[in-house]
Amino acid sequence: MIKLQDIVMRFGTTPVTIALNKITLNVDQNDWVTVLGASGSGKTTLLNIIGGILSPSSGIIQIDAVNLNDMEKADIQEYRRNKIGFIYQDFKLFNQYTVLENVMIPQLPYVKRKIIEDNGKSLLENVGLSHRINHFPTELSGGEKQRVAIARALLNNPDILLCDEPTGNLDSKNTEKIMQIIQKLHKTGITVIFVTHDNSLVENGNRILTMQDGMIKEYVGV
Ligand SMILES: Nc1ncnc2c1ncn2[C@@H]1O[C@H](COP(=O)(O)OP(=O)(O)OP(=O)(O)O)[C@@H](O)[C@H]1O
Repeated sequence: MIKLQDIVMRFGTTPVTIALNKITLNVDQNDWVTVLGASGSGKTTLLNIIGGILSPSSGIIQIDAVNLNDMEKADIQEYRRNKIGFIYQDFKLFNQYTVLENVMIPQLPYVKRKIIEDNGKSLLENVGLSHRINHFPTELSGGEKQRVAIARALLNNPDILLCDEPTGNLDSKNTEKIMQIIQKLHKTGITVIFVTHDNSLVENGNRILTMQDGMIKEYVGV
């Protein structure tokens, strides 16, 4: 389903940083790939390439047999909007908007407000935050913020959930809660790519990808 072939990602010119160096990788639908590796090994860059946020310097990226390299910018944006959900370590919520508005924002330009609002409320209910929809992110705990971010990531009913250390700022109780939510989603057929520094989380996935210096050190089944 996700196929990368000889992906190279370079940043800058003098000096050039090679963030990804000939990555070849297949991820099947409904895989859960845990991505490990030292700081700077290329994990976030890999997620950004799969999520269509970055376009590789060279190499082929195919999602469901569609070649992203050949797509116009607008089509890549549409791919991202239709297929991808992203969650981050620092939640990336807008403090000036309410919880419900934060969840609604990505689709406001594209879908009728009432539809997004109903969908957003139901997603917030699913993550146990119905009582918080009119609150602001600054009034929430880290675990609650991450649950808002998950609801937002699910608004487009994505096929692929890209997780960039989503539990990195959370205590063990909240980590467990977030992992349970992602596990439940995974059971619905979603593909999960999960970057973490926490080795205890690898048991959630069926594959482990270890990155080193922009290359794949190991890609194994659990
Ligand atoms: N926009 C950019 N411009 C220049 N260099 C970049 C850029 N993004 C990433 N890099 C470099 O590419 C390399 C890989 O970065 P990346 O963020 O993918 O690593 P990572 O494994 O996610 O690290 P961490 O665990 O610290 O988040 C690093 O050397 C980083 O400094």
